[in-house]
Amino acid sequence: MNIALFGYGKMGKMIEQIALKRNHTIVAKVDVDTTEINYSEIDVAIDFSMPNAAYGNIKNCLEHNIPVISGTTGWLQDYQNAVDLCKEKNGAFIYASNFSLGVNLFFELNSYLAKMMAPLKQYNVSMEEIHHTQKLDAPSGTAITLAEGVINETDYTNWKLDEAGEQEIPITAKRIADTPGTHTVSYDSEVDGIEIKHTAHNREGFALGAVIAAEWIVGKSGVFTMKDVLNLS
Ligand SMILES: NC(=O)C1=CN([C@@H]2O[C@H](COP(=O)(O)OP(=O)(O)OC[C@H]3O[C@@H](n4cnc5c(N)ncnc54)[C@H](OP(=O)(O)O)[C@@H]3O)[C@@H](O)[C@H]2O)C=CC1
Ligand SMILES: O=C(O)C1=N[C@H](C(=O)O)C[C@H](O)C1
Repeated sequence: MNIALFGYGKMGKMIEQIALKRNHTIVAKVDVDTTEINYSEIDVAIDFSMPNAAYGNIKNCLEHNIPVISGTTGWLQDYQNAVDLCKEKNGAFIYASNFSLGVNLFFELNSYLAKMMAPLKQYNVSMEEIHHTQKLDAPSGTAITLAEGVINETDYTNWKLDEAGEQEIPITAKRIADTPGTHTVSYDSEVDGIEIKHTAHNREGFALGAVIAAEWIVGKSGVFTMKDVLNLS
């Protein structure tokens, strides 16, 4: 497959390594200074850029009928526009806050635990995410997906960074050098606590998941999630 990388930073470079190992060709490495893109040679685009750049990249690809995989976080105010454009163009698009297999299993575990905890009002839920110090957005996209998973199963209505009101899930975001991504979901009562935690040891899992999603989407049309790619429940 001919892959175009939108964003050639930490993730773009890791995706390139994995894509080459899986016999794909990188036909474009697009950054903010790129002036010309030959869309006719691209089979699929993978966007790991920046919050203020992601939607523009996705829009350009969909307008040129290129399937797009986006892992960029912090741009979700435009997510519905991307969905609408994809449908209008009969294109193909996946956004995932986290492409790793482990985190996608963790999302399922989070929903299952939330369902069990829903009637147990003596427990309060909270979340913590830890990432490297270059991260631009907080809370992480993964933490937001985890919070949405809890909200879907319980009486919680919203999430909030740091201090939260009643019915809101408090999320703490910590920035520590060289941390690829750690997420913890905690339920605490006066007498005990339950925690589930996912720790990324490096960025390979994110990158492999994005390449697998790119391989999966070519030839399809629609708006998909990693649940579709991984065939989870
Ligand atoms: N969904 C997932 O599984 C994961 C998501 N992420 C997310 O992916 C994104 C990228 O992460 P990461 O690689 O670590 O970040 P980096 O900062 O290392 O890389 C981002 C790259 O995007 C480039 N860029 C800036 N503007 C544009 C533009 N208009 N078009 C294309 N590229 C542009 C930057 O170039 P320059 O430096 O020159 O400005 C930089 O090279 C983040 O939003 C992060 O949260 C990260 C890991 C996993
Ligand atoms: O910026 C990162 O590095 C990561 N971002 C994603 C997020 O915001 O959840 C995924 C992963 O945790 C790494």
